[in-house]
Amino acid sequence: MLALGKLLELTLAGREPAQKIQLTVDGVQMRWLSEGALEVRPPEARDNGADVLLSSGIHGNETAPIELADRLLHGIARGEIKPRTRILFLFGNPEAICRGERYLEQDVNRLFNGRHEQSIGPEAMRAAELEQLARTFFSVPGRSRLHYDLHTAIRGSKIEQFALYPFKEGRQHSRAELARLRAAGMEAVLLQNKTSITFTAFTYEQLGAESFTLELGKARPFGQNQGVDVSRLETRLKQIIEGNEPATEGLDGLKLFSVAREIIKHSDAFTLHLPADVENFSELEKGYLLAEDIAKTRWVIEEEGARIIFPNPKVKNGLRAGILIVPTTDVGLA
Ligand SMILES: O=C(O)CCC(=O)N[C@@H](CCC(=O)O)C(=O)O
Ligand SMILES: [Zn+2]
Repeated sequence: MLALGKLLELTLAGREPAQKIQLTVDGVQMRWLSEGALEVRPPEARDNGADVLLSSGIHGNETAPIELADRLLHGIARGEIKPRTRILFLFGNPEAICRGERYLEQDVNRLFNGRHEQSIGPEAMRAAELEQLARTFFSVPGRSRLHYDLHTAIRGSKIEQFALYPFKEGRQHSRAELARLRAAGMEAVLLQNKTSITFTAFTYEQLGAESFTLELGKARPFGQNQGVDVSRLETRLKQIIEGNEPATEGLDGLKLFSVAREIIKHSDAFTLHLPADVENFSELEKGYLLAEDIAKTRWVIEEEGARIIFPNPKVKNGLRAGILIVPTTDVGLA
């Protein structure tokens, strides 16, 4: 296998490859760009005009997505996967991946769309670098742009695999992209209704990509991801990369949700009234007191069919400590 196929090994060892550009037997170019960043370019005659950004390890302890990206890279480097798309592989937070931690000082996925400029530290610098790498990759006009940012969640989930679809004023969510996600094994999609500071929000809002955060199961250490079944996503990703995706029809039972409210933690007095092991998508009754915070702030459930995802009282003040979601329909899709 070409040495650059071992991007993960290089990244974990903190090594820069001696040879930055390598060609597979089929003439696919692999180019090391920076720590944890590698671009794949098909020969011009095979290029189908699609650009695909696959990021993983934005949170260092979410290893199943990193292992998936590593397998795809190996397949390309061995000439077993024959790309027709350009691909940018990014391992988001190398130091946190080495330590098996979500982040070192700050959550990288809260530092995009300009937030890194108001901050200092390793993660702020990395977010700026990731934005620049994505901006350069998605700068070629006339090509389609797709970004999947692969994650696993802190807790178990009543709906195992789901996607979050960012929001931009005046831009409609795409039915075709949702059908593609369904075919890739996603069971639900959360349609965001306001702008955000995550990586996919950045590529969606500023770079015009179709962008999704994909949640694939529960976060576990390297080598312990047997319970995370990424087979459907992996198959679909290979098909996207090789330009031989079967046609997708309809949403086929895909559950759609919208955000009712984001629960923001304002102070150290924030208390979340949920068991520590509560699963994502747990339903909450109307009238339930979900959280309390400074100055007698109370979060009481008012919405019919409300569910909670990503409840986390340990986030820093000012950040999202959970999302209250409600079922929605496909009416607004393009
Ligand atoms: O399990 C959790 O609480 C967090 C899992 C995770 O990392 N989710 C992403 C979602 C990003 C988005 O909103 O698109 C995150 O919180 O960064
Ligand atoms: Zn994550």
